[in-house]
Amino acid sequence: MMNFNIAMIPGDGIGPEVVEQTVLVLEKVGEIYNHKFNFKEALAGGCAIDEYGEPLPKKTIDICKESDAVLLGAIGGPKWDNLPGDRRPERALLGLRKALGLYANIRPAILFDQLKEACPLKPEIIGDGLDICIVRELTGGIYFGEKGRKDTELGQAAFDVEIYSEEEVRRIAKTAFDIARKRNKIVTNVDKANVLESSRLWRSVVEEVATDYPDVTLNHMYVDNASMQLVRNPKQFDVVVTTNMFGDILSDEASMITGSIGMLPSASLGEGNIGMYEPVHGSAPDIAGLDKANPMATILSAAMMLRYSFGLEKEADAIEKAVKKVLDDGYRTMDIINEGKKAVGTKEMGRLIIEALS
Ligand SMILES: NC(=O)c1ccc[n+]([C@@H]2O[C@H](COP(=O)([O-])OP(=O)(O)OC[C@H]3O[C@@H](n4cnc5c(N)ncnc54)[C@H](O)[C@@H]3O)[C@@H](O)[C@H]2O)c1
Ligand SMILES: CC(C)[C@H](C(=O)O)[C@@H](O)C(=O)O
Ligand SMILES: [Mg+2]
Repeated sequence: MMNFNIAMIPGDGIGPEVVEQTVLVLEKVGEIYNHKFNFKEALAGGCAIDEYGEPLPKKTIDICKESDAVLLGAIGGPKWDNLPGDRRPERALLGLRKALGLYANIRPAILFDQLKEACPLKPEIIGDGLDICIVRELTGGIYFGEKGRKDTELGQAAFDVEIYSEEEVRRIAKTAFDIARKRNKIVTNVDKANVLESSRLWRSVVEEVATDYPDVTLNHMYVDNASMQLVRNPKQFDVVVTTNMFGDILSDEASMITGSIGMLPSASLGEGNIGMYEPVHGSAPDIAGLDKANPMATILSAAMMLRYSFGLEKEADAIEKAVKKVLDDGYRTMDIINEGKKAVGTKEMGRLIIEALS
């Protein structure tokens, strides 16, 4: 029997609802394949502010550092929206990513055959399917550059600095090229090198890294064009590598390729051995507590955890197969519902996936 320690951070809003189902799925996988997943719960985000007065208590970082992987739901919500920037719940996410050195955020936007009718793109654009992997830089750029406020003649001004060092770009570019090698061998670098100096450095380093990957084709695209091309002709993309903020925005856009943001999982990897796994969506305050959230993005994130952090390939496959089986059987949460399909809530969707596993 293999033992794995997982730090579990449900967070706020729908976070606890989707994490609850994911833990049940992992427990079932453990039962079937004879692994022991030990969950240690930790608070981060708004719930940590309420309990401890800070979004990311040291205890939470310690629990994560002592684990083999981190499973996170979502963080934030209107209750904490009026707090100053450095005390907001979202700080916890940035702090965790930094503390664990998670510079590479992998966001695979895959349209399952079963969900073609849930995707808003036309059938001729979808063709035989869509599969894009967004590789987002996660611990640098404008999220972490100098920020502040100052008085000017035009009133108060505020600034956030976009800054990247060569090494920060090099390592994320390598991640993207390594992933592309295992896929269709095309990397599209997305930047704004026609305007931003940080993008010019970014692009030159990506080009330098590309010379080590002669088997991989490198294309460059400005972010404004890329956001249009993602909808116009998504098939041209294989791996997209981009900065922290561009990646945040483009991945929400790409989530519609999967049918819904409730379907898009992510893995955050980096310097150390601890990976963090979370859905791309947020705490969805509009549906929190209503048993309406789609738990699949989080459940698919757990599959990524099994694959990347634990090397449990067949167990990860089993989760993905179970998700597809439930979709095949016509069950849908409300975000992916279509005529003729059976509407279910968060808990029922979790139960069906567990049933499909066994
Ligand atoms: N990783 C994270 O923890 C994370 C990510 C994004 C946003 N946030 C935070 O979440 C809060 C809400 O942000 P937002 O409203 O901009 O984005 P959101 O992703 O929470 O919600 C956007 C829309 O998508 C829907 N949605 C999201 N997840 C869904 C799911 N699993 N199933 C069905 N529908 C789903 C919501 O109902 C909403 O209509 C904010 O405080 C934001 O900062 C956190
Ligand atoms: C909540 C926020 C800090 C976060 C980000 O911008 O990275 C979220 O939007 C995400 O995509 O994980
Ligand atoms: Mg986001």
